[in-house]
Amino acid sequence: MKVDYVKYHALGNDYIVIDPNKTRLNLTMENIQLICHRNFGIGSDGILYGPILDGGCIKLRILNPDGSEAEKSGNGIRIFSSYLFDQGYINTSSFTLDTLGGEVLVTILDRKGELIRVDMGTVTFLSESIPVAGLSCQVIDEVLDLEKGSFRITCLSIGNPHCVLPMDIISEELAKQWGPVIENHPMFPNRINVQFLKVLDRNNIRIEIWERGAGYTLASGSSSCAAASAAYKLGLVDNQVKVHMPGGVIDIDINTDGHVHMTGTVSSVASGTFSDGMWQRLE
Ligand SMILES: N[C@H](CCC[C@H](N)C(=O)O)C(=O)O
Repeated sequence: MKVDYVKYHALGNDYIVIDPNKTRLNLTMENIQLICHRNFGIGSDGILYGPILDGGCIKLRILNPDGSEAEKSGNGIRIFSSYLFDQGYINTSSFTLDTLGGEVLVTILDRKGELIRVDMGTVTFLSESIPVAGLSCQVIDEVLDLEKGSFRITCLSIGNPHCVLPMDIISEELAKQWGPVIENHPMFPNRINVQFLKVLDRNNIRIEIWERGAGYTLASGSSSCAAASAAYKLGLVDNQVKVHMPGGVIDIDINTDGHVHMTGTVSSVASGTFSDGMWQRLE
């Protein structure tokens, strides 16, 4: 049977893998939105398009459900690595992937390709690198004044941009109320991913996530890296942190060289083909 796509999830953050070596699809904004739509399409938190084999490099493109392209996705990288393993594209347990947000080093830790560790690179708090508009500064424990509320924020990039808000009480409702306001705030020229952070102890944090271009999600790998890195920068946690999310737990460890390592699971869901009618709607 011809396979047009393969669906996976990582702690409930689900992605559809479309392989250009097997499926010819115009990656237009409309097609991405249709495929990701939970009623009119397959439904997912995004599309992973690859492997784009360029010389010795394996490139991956990461598309959000709104059609925007992300520089990096932690869960997406783990899922894509599991796909490469499942499809026999790789014959080693460690390999590098090229994303818009830089190169990452992947290590498959188990025989089924379902437990994966990624060196996600280093983070920067520098405003112009995130980006955050205004005078050049390290965006650490700053005040964000909104029309109906004021928050303390720490912003960073790990390839994609993140705004972390340490709070005593966090909830799905809080993320859904303030996430979109902060995501689209004019101080973030490229928009931003938002994490509401509750520190449980020096080795455990909990986050609620509002993703740029995707909305509320049950888990996020880059958000886990960002929230743990912000908490570590603020002196609230040690360098090994379990990040608890509605979909599950990701292990983060921040090396002395500043590299952030993320370890988490991946689950395959299904593979499938688009109907003739769907192909007609996909321009
Ligand atoms: N929406 C994110 C990309 C996906 C991040 C998340 N799913 C992860 O696992 O890191 C962005 O626009 O930067």
